[in-house]
Amino acid sequence: MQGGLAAPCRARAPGAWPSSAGRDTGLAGRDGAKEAVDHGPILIWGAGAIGGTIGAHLVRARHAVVFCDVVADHVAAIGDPMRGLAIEGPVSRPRISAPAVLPEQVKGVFRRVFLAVKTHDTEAACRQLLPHLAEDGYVLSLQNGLCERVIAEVCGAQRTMGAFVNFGADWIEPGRILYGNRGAVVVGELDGATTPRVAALHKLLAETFEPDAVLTPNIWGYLWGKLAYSSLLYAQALAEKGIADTLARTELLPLVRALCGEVITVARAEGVTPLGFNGFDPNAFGPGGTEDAARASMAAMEAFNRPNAKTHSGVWRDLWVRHRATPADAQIGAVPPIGRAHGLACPTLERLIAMIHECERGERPMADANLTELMA
Ligand SMILES: NC(=O)C1=CN([C@@H]2O[C@H](COP(=O)(O)OP(=O)(O)OC[C@H]3O[C@@H](n4cnc5c(N)ncnc54)[C@H](OP(=O)(O)O)[C@@H]3O)[C@@H](O)[C@H]2O)C=CC1
Ligand SMILES: CC(C)(CO)C(=O)C(=O)O
Repeated sequence: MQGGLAAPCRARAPGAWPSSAGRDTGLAGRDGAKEAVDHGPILIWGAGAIGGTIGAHLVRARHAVVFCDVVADHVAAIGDPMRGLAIEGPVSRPRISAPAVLPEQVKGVFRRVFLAVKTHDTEAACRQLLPHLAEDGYVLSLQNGLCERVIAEVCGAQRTMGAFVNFGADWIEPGRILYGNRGAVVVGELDGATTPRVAALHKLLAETFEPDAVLTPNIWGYLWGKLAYSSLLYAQALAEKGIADTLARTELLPLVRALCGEVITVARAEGVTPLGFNGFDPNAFGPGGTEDAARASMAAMEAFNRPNAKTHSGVWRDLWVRHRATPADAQIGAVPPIGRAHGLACPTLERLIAMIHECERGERPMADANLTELMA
């Protein structure tokens, strides 16, 4: 039942926050004992679709969580036991309440900060959270794009933890989030090491949120794979049809090959081996990829997306539902400059980004024909 707001699950030991939050100094850091990595509340920075969904599952499993977001009414809802945060949809539906604050209200230091702001908000959020990050703590990037690079610049590489997420969620209104479908959840240290803290994090996510969560020695491979897949999500954002229906347009195969191929080629030039997930096969695209393999991957991506309650990409929602700027420049826009440094051009990706900006400025309407034009 959607009701029952009177009794949402409450975060463990709320009274301990903020006075004792994360104040377990003297414990070992990245390579330290397991006890060290598990202790203290988790600070979720950005409590929207992704941060809110994962945070609610952590609270449901009785972990101590503090939510931080800039949307005042969302913060008020989460922190109010009579309102709470409701996760909706076909996967699981925790209703929780937990301490929730605006960025300027955060107190204390935390050893685990889960960052889930949009890609283009990463640097600003990191500067805000930095005073609250323990010397031996880390920031986990639950984001699309190469945000780990930005976090490492601001917080230091030792205090940055990589993640790749491909489950689908939409922020609906203050206190309500749709968890539309399960998808890949992967964590890994930036240098591929299997440290106690990443092992503990993996166990935590597998036990509380996604049983099939993966611990990888190649987080960059997943992040670059998602960048290639994201180029298709940006293409979908130009169109009326949703993700599955757009991937079903087999006449778009040359466009899909061009977009994914450009990203995968740049990834390989960077020395990264892109990895696959949820129907996306990086080996089908870029150097050596065949038309048959690309067609098979397109069909597999369509099959993965077909039953999902989240039907359109987050970028599509930014453009046509929330009427706000997309993270295009910070996300897929990061690829062409890296390509140029290797002497590689990304013409299709650059045309796609330009079309997204036309939509942002109101100069281009949503239309399936936009993709035919992009392919020409
Ligand atoms: N939604 C999805 O299905 C998926 C999303 N991702 C990625 O996950 C990341 C998070 O996306 P998503 O959860 O969808 O985004 P949402 O917009 O739903 O949530 C982000 C939240 O962070 C808030 N915020 C912005 N700036 C700050 C700040 N400085 N401090 C605290 N909070 C802030 C936002 O407020 P405001 O809205 O006012 O900006 C918003 O409430 C993105 O990188 C996205 O690409 C990855 C896979 C799937
Ligand atoms: C569609 C999804 C969930 C990937 O499957 C996504 O990453 C997005 O909306 O940005």
